[in-house]
Amino acid sequence: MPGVIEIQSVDQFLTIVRDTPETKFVALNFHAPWAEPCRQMNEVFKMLATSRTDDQIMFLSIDVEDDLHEISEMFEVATIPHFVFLKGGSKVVSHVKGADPKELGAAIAKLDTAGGSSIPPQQTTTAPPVATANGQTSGQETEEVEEDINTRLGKLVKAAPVMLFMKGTPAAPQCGFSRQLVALLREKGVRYGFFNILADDEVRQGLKAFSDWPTYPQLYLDGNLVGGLDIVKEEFENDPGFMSEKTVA
Ligand SMILES: N[C@@H](CCC(=O)N[C@@H](CS)C(=O)NCC(=O)O)C(=O)O
Repeated sequence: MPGVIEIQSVDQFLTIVRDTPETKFVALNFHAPWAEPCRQMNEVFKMLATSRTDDQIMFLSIDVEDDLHEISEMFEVATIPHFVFLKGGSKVVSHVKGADPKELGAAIAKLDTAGGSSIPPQQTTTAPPVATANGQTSGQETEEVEEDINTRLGKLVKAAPVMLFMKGTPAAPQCGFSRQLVALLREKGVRYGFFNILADDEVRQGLKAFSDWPTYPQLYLDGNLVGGLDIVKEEFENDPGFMSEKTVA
């Protein structure tokens, strides 16, 4: 069995999905090297792929840090880990957001029972898109776990050592302030996780109250709010070594 295919380019991805027959499925694992929960889920994903004895599901691994932003944007991946399941390479069947091995296993099992003919209608899991949602035990897809928004935000701000809540994605910022902050972090070589608040209005509005900060972008360091663009600029001006321990070696 081929196991997991590491996607290296957008073209490679498009060729694979284009050539996937209507009766087969594709499982996409969006992950990043900086996110601890992805490490565990990458292993689970690999195990689910290699333990198969058939080729009914193709397992693709997509590192969001590589030049693959177009793929993340296609599937509105706002944070990771995030899994997307396709039928025939184009129809989105379901999403699993967050680091819940049970939920990932259940989603794959559901593809197996669908058997390529009676696929259930399009659905999105209610699990929050939290990179740190380790140990969540929603399991049943019908069991809608409505996590308290503050609990969710508390996890989200810690999803990576440096977390940027922005409008759009680093590859395609949707506001000048977010664009400037992305450019600044890139210039300084800071590694960061991001959350596109335009993809989730609950987070967009909730985080303003949670952190008592009315605008975006918002930058968090080890779960603590640093501030918006102006404050981050000031921090770098006052201390050129600001966040130096968070930079790429
Ligand atoms: N000077 C601010 C500018 C940020 C700003 O004004 N952002 C606005 C427009 S993008 C905003 O987020 N408004 C609230 C919203 O859109 O929810 C900073 O330093 O970050």
